[in-house]
Amino acid sequence: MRVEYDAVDVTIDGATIVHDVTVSIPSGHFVGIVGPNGSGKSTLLRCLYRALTPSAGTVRVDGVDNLTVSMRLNALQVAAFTQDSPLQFDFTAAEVVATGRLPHGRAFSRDRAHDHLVCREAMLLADAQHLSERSFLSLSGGERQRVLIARAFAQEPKVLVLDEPTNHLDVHHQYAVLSAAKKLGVTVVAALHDLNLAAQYCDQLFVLGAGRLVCSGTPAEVITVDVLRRWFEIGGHIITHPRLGVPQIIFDEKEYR
Ligand SMILES: Nc1ncnc2c1ncn2[C@@H]1O[C@H](COP(=O)(O)OP(=O)(O)OP(=O)(O)O)[C@@H](O)[C@H]1O
Repeated sequence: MRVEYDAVDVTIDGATIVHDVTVSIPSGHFVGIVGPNGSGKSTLLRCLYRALTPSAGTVRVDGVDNLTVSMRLNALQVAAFTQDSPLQFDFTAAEVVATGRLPHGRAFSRDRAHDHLVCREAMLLADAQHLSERSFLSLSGGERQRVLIARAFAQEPKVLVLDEPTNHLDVHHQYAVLSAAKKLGVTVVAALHDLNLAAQYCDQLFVLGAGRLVCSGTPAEVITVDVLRRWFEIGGHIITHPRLGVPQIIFDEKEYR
């Protein structure tokens, strides 16, 4: 499904955190929201999965203002993996993943065989199947993260929101999880700090600086020495990935001035 932000502002407690952001994401594209700490990436994503309401502007999913649809329909369309998924109850990993089926109206009932199959597939995709019977609270940070990503996969969304999906993961799982998300073939909107991973997976990158969209385009258009210096305050050398042909950065703080 297509995702559009149209002149979106977010103001919290009198402070405008996101200013006039307009972006259009074609159906099935994998896009990265990048930018320094506090630039507004999570805030922008929250407007898409309705954890926040813009103070101005509109977020549209498949052409429809997402505030005009029910929370349930929104959850059928949009699944989110976020950094703030507090789980107080001591569910097993499999039970946590099963909650991804709630918007479909059947977390643990009726068409159980189908739901089990979807959850199993989701756990396999996120390499979390072997954790099924483990208590969620006993899992390591990276294991929990993969279970929560599996839950988002189990939701069978048309739009997948990933807020820093790789931050607790080892290198193998960073690639595995992003590849799995790409394999779903749905629209993916991911906030990423790792610019090299972003360049490898994203069709388009949107750079936020102090809540404003300051640069956007393909990885080749966005990953430049000037953008690194100006918006990320770091120097670097840009090389080309030998197989993928996308830009990759060798960071070099001495090059920043
Ligand atoms: N509920 C809130 N109340 C007050 N300020 C907030 C709130 N939520 C976010 N902010 C502020 O808005 C700014 C953007 O926050 P946001 O979490 O969107 O940034 P981010 O780009 O995702 O950052 P990071 O890379 O550190 O995760 C920050 O300065 C943050 O402190």
